[in-house]
Amino acid sequence: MGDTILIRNASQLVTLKGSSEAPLTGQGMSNLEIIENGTVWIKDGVIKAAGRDEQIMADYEAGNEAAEIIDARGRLVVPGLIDPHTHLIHAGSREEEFNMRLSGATYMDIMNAGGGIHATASKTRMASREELFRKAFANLNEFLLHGVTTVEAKSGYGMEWETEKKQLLAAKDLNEHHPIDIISTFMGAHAVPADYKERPEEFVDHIIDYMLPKIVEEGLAEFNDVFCEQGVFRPDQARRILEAGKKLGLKAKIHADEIEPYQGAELAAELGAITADHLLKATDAGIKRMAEAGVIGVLLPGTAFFLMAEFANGRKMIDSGVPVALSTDFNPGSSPTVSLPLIMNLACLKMGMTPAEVITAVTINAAHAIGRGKEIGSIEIGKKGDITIFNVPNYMKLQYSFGVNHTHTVIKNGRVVVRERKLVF
Ligand SMILES: N=CN[C@@H](CCC(=O)O)C(=O)O
Ligand SMILES: [Zn+2]
Repeated sequence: MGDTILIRNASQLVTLKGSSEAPLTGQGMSNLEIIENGTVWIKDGVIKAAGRDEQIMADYEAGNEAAEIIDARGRLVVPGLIDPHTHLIHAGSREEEFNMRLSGATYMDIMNAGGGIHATASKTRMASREELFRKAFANLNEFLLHGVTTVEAKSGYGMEWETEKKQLLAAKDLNEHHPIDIISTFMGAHAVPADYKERPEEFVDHIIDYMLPKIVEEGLAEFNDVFCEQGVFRPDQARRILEAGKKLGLKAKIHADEIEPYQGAELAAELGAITADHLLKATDAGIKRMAEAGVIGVLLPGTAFFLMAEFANGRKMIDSGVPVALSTDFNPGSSPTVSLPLIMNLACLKMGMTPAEVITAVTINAAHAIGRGKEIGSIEIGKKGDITIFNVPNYMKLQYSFGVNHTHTVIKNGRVVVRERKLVF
């Protein structure tokens, strides 16, 4: 054991070389760069070399240094998976709402009756920072066991300052104490809280005048997100909040066209948002505008599956030139899963994406969706030593053999954190 790791003789090593500058689009999403009998050399937490085993070993042996060898024969080696959209930090769960939905209630009916996001917010307001930390820590362990090494996490279960701050502080604690890197997003505009129900415009003002400046002053988040949806925040309100955030240096994300078409994709393009997420009901015009503006579409097929809704048209988006990323949307209401590999299967079977495009969507495009394209998402010299090894011989089998967790070994910042399916940090 030491500072040097060699992952040797992978049956397929997928590097995604050459994709750090900008997210991949169209045909580019299928350019994985696959090396057979591939080896990765990691030193001091960073990738030092990747290529065919004989070539890497010739360089390594010349240096005569000790290394931990990980045998990847018969296995698939990819960049550590990245989940660019989660509601990781929350209290409680909502299985009774699942039951109600199975009997015909809709997600929005439940939310409008004071349940849904409001129910999770009540519980999250009552939980301590430590309780939120402990629950999220356990969920992060599950993410890691599914091959995920970086997670974006949103606030949004407070919709008042103290709880929003508590969630974002818990995210900081997790970033320090858990091997997974956490990237934080402020989402005060997740729902209009009950005490502002009759005066939603005042809540928008409160976010703009009070919460956003404090988020920036206290360095609590990098991104700013709004749930733009009929009955939640209108496009003009979302625009005000996202523009105000941008002036303060917060990059814009938007929950767009999830339940109803609502000009969310168009708004994302107009604002130059880094991502527009969900997009189940995005219009053709909205998709076209996203492609022109280079907005990344973060697709969340777990949500369509769980809400029994029509899936986003991933195929059309890729064919139209939208860079696509994939995510779990992990949250207690619309997608209570940490399995990014399941999301990958759904993307193939329900959104018309190919296995190669899906690999791109959970690695380099997901990295760009959180502004980390230069640090993670591909196996290239100088990038973080974040690697996932799956117990399948090729990337197509990963997506074909569904409902099974094929994650075998995970390396984070050059340290083995999952070995033979067990946490070892
Ligand atoms: N749609 C808004 N937010 C989440 C769901 C949050 C919840 O139901 O708790 C989503 O992305 O699906
Ligand atoms: Zn979400």
